[in-house]
Amino acid sequence: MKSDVLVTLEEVSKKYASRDVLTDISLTIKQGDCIALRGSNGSGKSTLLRIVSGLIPLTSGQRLLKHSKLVIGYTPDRLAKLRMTSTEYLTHMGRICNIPKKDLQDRIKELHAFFNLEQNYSLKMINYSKGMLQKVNLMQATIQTPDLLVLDEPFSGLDKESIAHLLTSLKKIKAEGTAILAAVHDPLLASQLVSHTYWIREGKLKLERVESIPSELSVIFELECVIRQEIIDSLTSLFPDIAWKTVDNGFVRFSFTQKDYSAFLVEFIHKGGEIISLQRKERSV
Ligand SMILES: Nc1ncnc2c1ncn2[C@@H]1O[C@H](COP(=O)(O)OP(=O)(O)OP(=O)(O)O)[C@@H](O)[C@H]1O
Repeated sequence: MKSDVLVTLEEVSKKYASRDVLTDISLTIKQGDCIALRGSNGSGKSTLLRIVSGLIPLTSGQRLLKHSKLVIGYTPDRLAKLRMTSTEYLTHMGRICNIPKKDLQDRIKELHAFFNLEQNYSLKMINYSKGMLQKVNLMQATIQTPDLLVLDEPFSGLDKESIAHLLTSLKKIKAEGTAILAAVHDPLLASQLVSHTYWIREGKLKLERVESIPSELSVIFELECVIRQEIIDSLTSLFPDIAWKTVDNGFVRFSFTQKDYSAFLVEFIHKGGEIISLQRKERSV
């Protein structure tokens, strides 16, 4: 196995009883990959994610890991609304991973700050909103910094603002070196984050052809604004593909493509940036 390969599936098949769900699937996940998995309801996305995560057995084929200590974080499509606080739940999950007590307390604090969720010691998860639960779902999967994060429909049922915040969190996780494999119904995550997209159809895995993406890349947005330098620094560290310069009228101009559009604007406004103008320009490619 090459040094940057984390997980390999070789000709993996999965049957439930006598029913074939996945047939001869081969997949390589490398460091730095961000892969979207798409397919219709019941096509086998969750099954494949659980196989990659080592949660269910294969019917045939092989699953190979870079090494036996590889950390794979898994988020199911929904987390149960438990009668415990996020801190109690994460403490429980951290103990299962044998994290020492003090390190675990620090990590739980750090995760609440990272996902921008108040560490409330009395509010039980049964009273959480969908967005709050989804954050805790991601926290439990990242309680040990994962080499690979496997996400099952991370945006399902969330409102636009929660989606934008989660996208920002996922970009940060990706920037810290974690590979991501995510099942998604809508193409949002695909256009925002991923290096490639696979489809499951009739039990087979197929790589999406790259020709379907460029129409989005041909659109450029130019945002003229008033903004402080430290906010520019923080935004450009979150969105490394975004360019900026100070223009003749003294305003700052950001240029960005469709893939960064929603998450960048939410973050820009959240950090107190003031929009002077926003223009959409078509580029011929
Ligand atoms: N534990 C199980 N036992 C029997 N059949 C199962 C089991 N889990 C899933 N299946 C079946 O396998 C097929 C694939 O299910 P899976 O949940 O992997 O699909 P999916 O693509 O994630 O679907 P969705 O988009 O609706 O979440 C479905 O027909 C489902 O009914």
